[in-house]
Amino acid sequence: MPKITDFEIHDVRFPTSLSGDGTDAMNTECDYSSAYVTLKTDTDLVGHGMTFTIGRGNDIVCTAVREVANRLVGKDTEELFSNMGKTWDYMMSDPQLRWIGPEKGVIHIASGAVNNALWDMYARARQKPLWKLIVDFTPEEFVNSVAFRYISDAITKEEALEMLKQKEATKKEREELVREIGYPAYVTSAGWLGYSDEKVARLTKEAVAAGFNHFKMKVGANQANDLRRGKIIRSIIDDPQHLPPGLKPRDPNGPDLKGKNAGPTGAVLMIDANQVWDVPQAIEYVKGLEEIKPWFIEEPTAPDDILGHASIRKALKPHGIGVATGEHAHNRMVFKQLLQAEAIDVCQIDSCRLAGVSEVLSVLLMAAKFGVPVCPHAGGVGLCEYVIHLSLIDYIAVSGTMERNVLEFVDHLHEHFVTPCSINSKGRYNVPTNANEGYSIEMHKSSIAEYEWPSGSYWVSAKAGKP
Ligand SMILES: C[C@H](O)[C@@H](O)[C@@H](O)[C@H](O)C(=O)O
Ligand SMILES: [Mg+2]
Repeated sequence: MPKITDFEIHDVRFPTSLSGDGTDAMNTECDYSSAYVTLKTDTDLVGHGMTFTIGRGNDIVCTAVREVANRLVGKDTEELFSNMGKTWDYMMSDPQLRWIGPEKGVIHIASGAVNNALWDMYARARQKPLWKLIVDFTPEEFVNSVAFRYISDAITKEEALEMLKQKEATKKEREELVREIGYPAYVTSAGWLGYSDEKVARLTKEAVAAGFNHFKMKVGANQANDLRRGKIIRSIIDDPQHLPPGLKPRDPNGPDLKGKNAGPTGAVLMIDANQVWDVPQAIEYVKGLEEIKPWFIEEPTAPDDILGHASIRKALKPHGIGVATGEHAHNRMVFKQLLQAEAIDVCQIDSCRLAGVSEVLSVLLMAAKFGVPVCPHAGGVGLCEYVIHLSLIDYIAVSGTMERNVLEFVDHLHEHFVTPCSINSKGRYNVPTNANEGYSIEMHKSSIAEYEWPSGSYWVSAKAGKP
């Protein structure tokens, strides 16, 4: 049986700050980066994983990844796979590393990279894409893979088992349907804050023509600008002339759009403030954007402020605007409390801020129990590749619905992955089907050689002033 013998780590950074990609009210200059790890064994079996940062500090995460990955060296892979929940507990409980978390910050996202690499290896070992490995689990195997510590006041193993059993009989038909029609998506990359109005308008038109009907725009730096840009986007997405040929406007009162503030063509706009406001300021500012009819405001305030989110949600409810958060929610306990405090309408798990698949599964179970739709955070580099797997697990095995969900998509950097995600002609994610793609996060060796920081060919020429 294969044993983990070694690992390789790469600090890979892409110069997205040059084009304003990824910019928002808080993050004004992002070089999308990956702390990338490959776990190796004494056979051909490998596992790839990464976590995401926006540039400086990626080296610090790589150092932490080394420490976490070290704990797996010498371990028998089948023994680790046989109980991934136990393996996750083991990974989190280094008697000294724990002090520099616990379960938050650099050490936690580094644990995410390594846990994801191990899940990638597990899926490759079984010759299935990751989502398929997990949806084929029995309910017992599923609960054994979950991080349950500290959440039993919100969901017990027994309750989770019962919920999963109820979904068992209909898993197959959901899998068939989503393979055929794809998983609903929304687009963020038309509305970055650093883009000009003309660029936003052009990209929005392109996104409508590509079949998307949910769009996210960045807000929070200047209310008058937000309103102007919001109206530009609304004028495009609400105008039937921009719909792709053959596509009819959707019923804004249909079950999948009901309550989402859909416009006349059935298009939905979401807004994202990336944590810029205090609580009262968030409420006032967002009320001022009511005219552009957002479905939700994302990250209105500090990501750890659970009760603050609850107050904002309560105040905005009469205005028909919901609250979403999660891309900076650093562990399952934050999600537990957001759900318990009725602070969110939409749960935005992050595939590698949480410490990997095992912790994500625990949040999927809690969100399903509380009846809150999961719309994962994606974008960055590699996140779209990851999250389609998580949404498929949610739909097929956990919540059983994709009616109100939309999965984030940004059109950046997919070319660096061996099995990139893709979108079909109806603006939905295709289902990954390659038996050897694991968690779809393997990066091309040539991309690593070019963008490794600071020694990759791109950065060497950039330093010499000639990229
Ligand atoms: C810095 C990043 O691009 C963020 O702006 C991005 O993750 C964003 O919050 C999102 O929701 O996609
Ligand atoms: Mg966001």
